[in-house]
Amino acid sequence: MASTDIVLPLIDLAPYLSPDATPESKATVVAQVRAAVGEFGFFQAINHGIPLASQHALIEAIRTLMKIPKEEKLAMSFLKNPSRRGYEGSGDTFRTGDKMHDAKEAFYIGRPSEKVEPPGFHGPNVWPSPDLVPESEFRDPVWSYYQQTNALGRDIWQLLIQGLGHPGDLLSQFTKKPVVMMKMIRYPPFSSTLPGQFGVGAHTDFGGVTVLLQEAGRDGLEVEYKGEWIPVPALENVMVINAGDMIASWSGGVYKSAKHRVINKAEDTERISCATFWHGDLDATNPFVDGKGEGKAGDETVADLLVKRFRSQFSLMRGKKTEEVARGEVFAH
Ligand SMILES: O=C(O)CCC(=O)C(=O)O
Ligand SMILES: [Fe+2]
Repeated sequence: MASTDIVLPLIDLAPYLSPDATPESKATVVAQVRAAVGEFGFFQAINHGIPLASQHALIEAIRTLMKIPKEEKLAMSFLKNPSRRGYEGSGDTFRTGDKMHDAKEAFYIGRPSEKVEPPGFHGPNVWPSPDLVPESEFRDPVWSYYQQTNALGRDIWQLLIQGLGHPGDLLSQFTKKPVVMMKMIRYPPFSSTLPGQFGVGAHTDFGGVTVLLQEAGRDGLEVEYKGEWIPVPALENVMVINAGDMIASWSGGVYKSAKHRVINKAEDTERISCATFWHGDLDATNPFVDGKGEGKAGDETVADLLVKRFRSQFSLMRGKKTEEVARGEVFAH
């Protein structure tokens, strides 16, 4: 059951981001973020720097893409793409332990690189052909939002780093070429989901900072807090921020990675959202160790953590054999 009395903290980022921010006003935001992510793993943010027009254009772009014929979407399937970009159909991913596959469909882009780089987190993006969807209706608004959400993810990382008592520019140590994947999601109306099916089943995010845009008025996200599910209202111009497992582990548990899930309860209305997962360099290891922070030393890199997580939780695709999964050929966010 969802609890209605507890709400996620709402943090105003202006005293940190605005040009006239002072060291004192910045320190206040650092403390607010540390308290929120330490307690809930999540917070809501206003004055985050992503223009409202860009958010609206992104939502429209996702809606437009999802309306193209199914065969055209499947032709861009992320299952065929070596760096996991493109279209994920409803039922393409399944979390171990879930009763049913997710109802959602999604489209992924990431940091573009000319060639696919092993183990397959960097590579070229997939875009619909302009005859199908003009660039002005998908590629352009999506790319510009991607850049803005990248900047916000960087700011949040810096806030979290400072919350651990380090200078924000420690970030540059592990973000020369960070993995930043963006997942644009459509949840079908409740009337077209199966009984007991979730839009996205309960999970934690596995990596770094997640920046989430929900289409205003289309509620559905719930966050676990002390054994209860707290609904997170989908508010206009409010971003939802959360920390993934890697941050929880790197911070030695100072920050939480909270379980969350999505149920689109609207009978006849779809729900659009967009999550940006801002991880770090593939070869980076915990930057907070060696007497510099609370985390534990370990040889695991960002790439190790990502591969492990994809295999254990998100990677059992319908029709894919376990051996293929074990070889790490099937990755998804
Ligand atoms: O769509 C949402 O509100 C949340 C999506 C999510 O949790 C995810 O994709 O990891
Ligand atoms: Fe998530």
